[in-house]
Amino acid sequence: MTSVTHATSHLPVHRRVAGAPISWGVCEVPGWGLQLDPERVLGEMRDLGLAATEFGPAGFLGDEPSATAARLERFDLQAVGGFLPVVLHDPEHDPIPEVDAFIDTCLATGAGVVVLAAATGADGYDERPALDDEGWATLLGNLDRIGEHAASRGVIACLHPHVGTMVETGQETERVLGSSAIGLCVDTGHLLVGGGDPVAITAAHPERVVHVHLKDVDRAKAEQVIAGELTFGEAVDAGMFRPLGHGDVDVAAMVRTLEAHGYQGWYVLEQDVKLHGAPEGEGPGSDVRRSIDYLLGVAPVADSVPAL
Ligand SMILES: O=C1C[C@@H](O)[C@H](O)[C@@H](O)C1=O
Repeated sequence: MTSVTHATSHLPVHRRVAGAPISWGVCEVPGWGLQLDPERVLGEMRDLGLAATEFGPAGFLGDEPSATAARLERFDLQAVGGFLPVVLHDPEHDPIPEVDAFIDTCLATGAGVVVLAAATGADGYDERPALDDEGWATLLGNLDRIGEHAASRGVIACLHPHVGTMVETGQETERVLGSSAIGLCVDTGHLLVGGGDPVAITAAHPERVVHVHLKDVDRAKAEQVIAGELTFGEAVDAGMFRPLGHGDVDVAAMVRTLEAHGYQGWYVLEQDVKLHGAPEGEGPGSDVRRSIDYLLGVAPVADSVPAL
């Protein structure tokens, strides 16, 4: 794996906690739900004490990299980078131009992470086609090409296994790790809903984890998705993703494992939600507050992390 240093190197966990617009229902999927105004989302992130944020869907923070940078600066939020669904399995499609445009925004804002998802080419995450051997070979080759290209421009690219994309399950994640040098974004929620074990995958490959999305999960609802009884979108609507500490992911073990292995990247609080109308009261920020409180309560204090 190509090496690029994290901007967060040597900072304690509480300075590496970031937000993401999806926790406010802001999503790249057309028709997902009410999309809140960026001024509200960023203002609430700042008021919650978050250090940084991911960008959210294309255009959410502005169309020009310089406008995005200025907006984040106004809210005193560092830029983490963000989620980039891109088709990686099609031999006729070159993903580098999309990645390059994204890296331009990273460089303009001081962000360091390109979080790739292996898009199917269709909208949404409710179904996906099976990938044949040629598709896998193209996807793996593209991951290595993008990883090296991103490093040459000074940022880290990683793959986010995600429900409804070409890399969803624990087995598919292992295939990527075994056959490409790309870094991994462990998303505790998506790996679990994909049938994988996020803590076990992290413990088996700690050196590959360069970015982390933390969400908790109601396992019973995840099992309904795995059994085909609920689509991903229906399960999100039904509250499958929970604030940290209120579901079935062992978030404390996850953070302990990462810190013990010297993880220096961001912990992005990401609870996928949908809004079906203007939020009442505190709105989605209240769940983000619960996640922050839980995370800071379980994060090991810098000097007391046991060596594994
Ligand atoms: O990392 C992510 C980015 C989101 O916008 C995406 O929709 C969500 O599912 C996710 O986990």
